[in-house]
Amino acid sequence: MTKLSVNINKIATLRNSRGGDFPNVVQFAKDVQRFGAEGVTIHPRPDERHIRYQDAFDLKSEVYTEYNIEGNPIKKFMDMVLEIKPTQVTLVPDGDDAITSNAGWDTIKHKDFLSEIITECKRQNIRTSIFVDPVLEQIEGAKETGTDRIELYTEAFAHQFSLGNSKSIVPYTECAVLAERLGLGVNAGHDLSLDNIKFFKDNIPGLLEVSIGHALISESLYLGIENVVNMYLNKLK
Ligand SMILES: CC(=O)[C@@H](O)[C@H](O)COP(=O)(O)O
Ligand SMILES: NCC(=O)COP(=O)(O)O
Repeated sequence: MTKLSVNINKIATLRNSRGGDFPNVVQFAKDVQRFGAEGVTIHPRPDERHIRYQDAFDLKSEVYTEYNIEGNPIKKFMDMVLEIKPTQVTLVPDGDDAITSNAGWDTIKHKDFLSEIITECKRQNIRTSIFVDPVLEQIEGAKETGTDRIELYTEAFAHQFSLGNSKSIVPYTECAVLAERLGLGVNAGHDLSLDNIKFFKDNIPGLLEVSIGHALISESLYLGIENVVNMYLNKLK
């Protein structure tokens, strides 16, 4: 059984675009859980361009499924995570100016740094996951850090799959098999969508959780727009 964690960053993007509080990210998190989502993911960035640190605190009491906070473990981020104590923290090596996450950790080069952060999180009973590219050596390196899980960075798969190259799944399957053998849980995310999620899940043994935001919110717009336009037309009759 693979859990669906809905990433609500884009709801905050929409809210921030008008400076008010609509749509309300806490209400949205409550709603997706009511609709069956098994987790809520946020990825606050240092510039707070979408999810703000305050949102992370506001969500704490309302996320009764799995609360997954992703981000680069800079001091401000770690202080927040250790205070909130979410179900899971996913460590992502983002540059401050990255438009979105664009690479996994080098778990070999950053082994000591990651091990320290992970030890601290585990002391507070926070499950840890490390964002990684689908490279066998990086999975072995992740194991050395003491992390509970890895999150496979799926952008390359999603892009190639959209071009018809289903063989792009191979390194992901191999990494998942290795992770399971090493006793690491496997999560995945980035650009997963209604088009590619079934194929991905069917080819990844032991896939525990996917976090999906950009496509899920975009698909919701497309799948909901007809209904909403008609509701307006009815009110304007
Ligand atoms: C780690 C990952 O792939 C996602 O968290 C993604 O980076 C979402 O972040 P943005 O919503 O800022 O693109
Ligand atoms: N960890 C991946 C995530 O939370 C959502 O990524 P995306 O679906 O917005 O690309």
